[in-house]
Order: sequence, then C-alpha cells, then structure tokens
Amino acid sequence: MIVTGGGSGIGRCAAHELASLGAHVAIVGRNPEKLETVRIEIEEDGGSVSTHVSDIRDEETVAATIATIIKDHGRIDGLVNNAGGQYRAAIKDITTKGFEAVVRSNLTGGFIVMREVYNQWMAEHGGSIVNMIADIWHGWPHFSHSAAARGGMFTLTESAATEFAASGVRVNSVAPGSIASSGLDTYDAKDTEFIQKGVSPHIPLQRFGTESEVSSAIVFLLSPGASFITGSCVRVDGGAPNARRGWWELQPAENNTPFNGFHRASEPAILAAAHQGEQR
Ligand SMILES: CCCCCCCCCCC/C=C/C(=O)SCCNC(=O)CCNC(=O)[C@H](O)C(C)(C)COP(=O)(O)OP(=O)(O)OC[C@H]1O[C@@H](n2cnc3c(N)ncnc32)[C@H](O)[C@@H]1OP(=O)(O)O
Ligand SMILES: NC(=O)C1=CN([C@@H]2O[C@H](COP(=O)(O)OP(=O)(O)OC[C@H]3O[C@@H](n4cnc5c(N)ncnc54)[C@H](OP(=O)(O)O)[C@@H]3O)[C@@H](O)[C@H]2O)C=CC1
Repeated sequence: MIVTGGGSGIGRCAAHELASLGAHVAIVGRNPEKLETVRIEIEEDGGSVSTHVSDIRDEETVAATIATIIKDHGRIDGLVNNAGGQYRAAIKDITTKGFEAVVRSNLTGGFIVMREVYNQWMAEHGGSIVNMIADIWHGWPHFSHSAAARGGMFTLTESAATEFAASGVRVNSVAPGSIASSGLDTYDAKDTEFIQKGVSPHIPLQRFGTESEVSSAIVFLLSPGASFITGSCVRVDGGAPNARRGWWELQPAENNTPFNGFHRASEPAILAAAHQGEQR
C-alpha cells in the first residue's frame, strides 16, 4: 500500500491502520524527518513500512519512487493519494504562482502519482485507489485555489474509475470536512481559534472529525468490503454541507444545549468570534 503524505495527520493514521491490518505500507512525503518518525512508530508496533522522500509534483521522482516500491516490495495493491494542502487567501490576493502551487499540490501531483501507479502496476494487476479531496461543495471561499483543484480531483476520480474498471482497478474519493488533524497546526493561532469556535457550531454533529474517522473511510474503500464501489465519494464531514443557514435555531429547545464542549452558534461569544474571523 502506498500512502502519500504518510508522515503526518490523516496519512500517518491511515498508514498505521493499514500496517496493523498486515499490509506493507510505503509512506511518501517531502520531509524525511516526519517519515522517519512514522517509520519508527509503525515498526515499534510490529508493522512493515518503508519511507520514500518525494514531492508529488515532481514527475521524474514520482516515477522513480513507484518503480522502487515495485522492485523492493513486489506489488502495489492500494494507493492512498492523500498528500496536499493549501493556505488561506482571498481570490483577490492569490498570485498566479500561489494558485499554481496549490493546484499542483492538490490536482496535478495526485494525477501524476495515480497515473504512475496505474501504468507501472495496476493496469496489469488491478488494485484500489483513494483520492483525498475536501468539503468543496458549493465552493470554499478563502480556499478557492484548493477548491478548484479538489473539484478537478473529484471528476478525475470519476473519469479514472470508468477508464480503469476493465483492469480491475477501483477509484474513489474521500472528502473530509473539518478534521482535527495535525494539518491544522499549519494555520496561525487566530485562524485555528476561529476554526474551532466559529466553524464547529455550524456542523450538524457539532464537532470536528478525527484522523481515525477519515482513515476508516479510506480503509473501507480499499478493502474487499467495497468491491462494488467505484467512482464514488465518501463524505466525512459531520453533515456540514447539508446544514442550511439558521438550521440550529429550528432545533427543539432541548437540543439547544452545549454538545461536545461547544455551544450552538446562537451563543453571543461564538457569534462574536465567528464575526471577527469573517472580518479578517
Ligand atoms: C480560517 C478560516 C476558516 C474557514 C473554515 C475552514 C474550515 C477549516 C477546515 C480546514 C480544512 C483543511 C485542512 C487541511 O487541508 S489541513 C492540511 C494543511 N497542510 C498544509 O496546507 C501544508 C501544505 N501546504 C503547503 O505546502 C503550501 O500551502 C503550498 C500548497 C502552497 C505548497 O507550498 P510550496 O512549498 O510548494 O510553495 P511555496 O512555499 O514555494 O509557495 C509558492 C507560492 O505560493 C504562495 N504561497 C504559499 N504559501 C503562502 C501563504 N501562506 N500565504 C500566501 N501565499 C502563499 C506564494 O505565492 C508563493 O510564492 P512566493 O514564494 O514567490 O511568494
Ligand atoms: N484536516 C482537514 O480538516 C482536512 C484535510 N484535507 C486534506 O487531507 C489531506 C491530509 O491532510 P492532513 O493530514 O489534515 O494534513 P497534513 O498537513 O498533516 O498532511 C499533509 C501531508 O501531505 C504531505 N505533502 C504536502 N504536499 C506534498 C507534496 N507536494 N509532495 C509530497 N507530500 C506532500 C505533507 O508532508 P511533507 O510536509 O513531508 O511533504 C503532509 O504529510 C490533505 O490533502 C489535506 O489538504 C482535506 C479536507 C480537510
């Protein structure tokens, strides 16, 4: 199994889970120290893991990495195309270089990894691919570059599912909403506070998701339990895209209580925090 972005967050969690199920896991990322830390963790737990330093946007390195994994481990049964990320910016402030950096990180890079895994192994032997996207439905203001890229990855997944089906390759996507992963550490303190106080009350399940809640969707899609599922997207978002403005005000009074540490958005302090966030 290959997990890109396996050195932290959701990728690290999925790598642990896959290794605990008996897979050899090849984790890919740019930072060798992060990969090494996860390698030690997995080996301490008795798992089998290898580390591969590669920027998913660099097609020569990606092609060589996939070839190395096949040479050293003999097969690739699954790909978790998880590496990615973005920074917060309004459209008016995004430079072309910044836009392209995010699109290359979240669309072109994933495309390169998927194509190489398919061409070098899965076309002949079958397999399963999970592409990570995000809660981008109806747009993602202040993360528009990432939404554009993930929307592309969503339809790339659907196209690949059909093209690869005859080779016995299933391709699906997972769309996390707000997940309390180590990835949130990359945002500054003000953004994190706003995300926690301002965003959670708008999620029907009233909390952020966990890395393991995303990881379990990934592992399910890779497993034989999902053998008739291809071209699909599993949302792991606490119902966030289904919430309509003001929905919480219509809840019965007995539901309008603190839940998982958060009060509903009608609480003045939370509204103020959310409003502050909107102004920045
Ligand atoms: C706060 C409001 C909240 C609203 C509600 C949201 C709900 C929250 C839920 C959060 C959901 C998402 C979570 C996650 O995805 S977690 C994963 C987070 N991890 C990361 O994002 C890390 C990976 N990110 C990156 O590596 C970079 O952001 C990037 C994708 C851009 C790739 O970086 P790279 O190293 O290749 O690129 P450069 O650093 O060389 O930069 C190239 C140009 O990109 C522009 N840029 C990059 N960073 C920034 C920045 N922080 N601010 C502005 N511009 C940036 C810039 O133009 C760079 O060119 P220059 O270097 O010439 O300036
Ligand atoms: N947490 C959340 O709420 C959400 C997360 N997501 C997405 O889920 C995925 C995992 O995120 P999460 O675990 O939270 O965040 P992390 O920042 O912890 O994980 C992202 C991983 O991707 C790797 N990575 C980033 N860019 C590249 C690249 N160009 N080449 C190789 N590796 C790269 C990073 O490793 P390194 O620095 O070593 O390169 C890092 O390990 C990402 O695609 C993220 O955007 C989507 C929606 C919500």
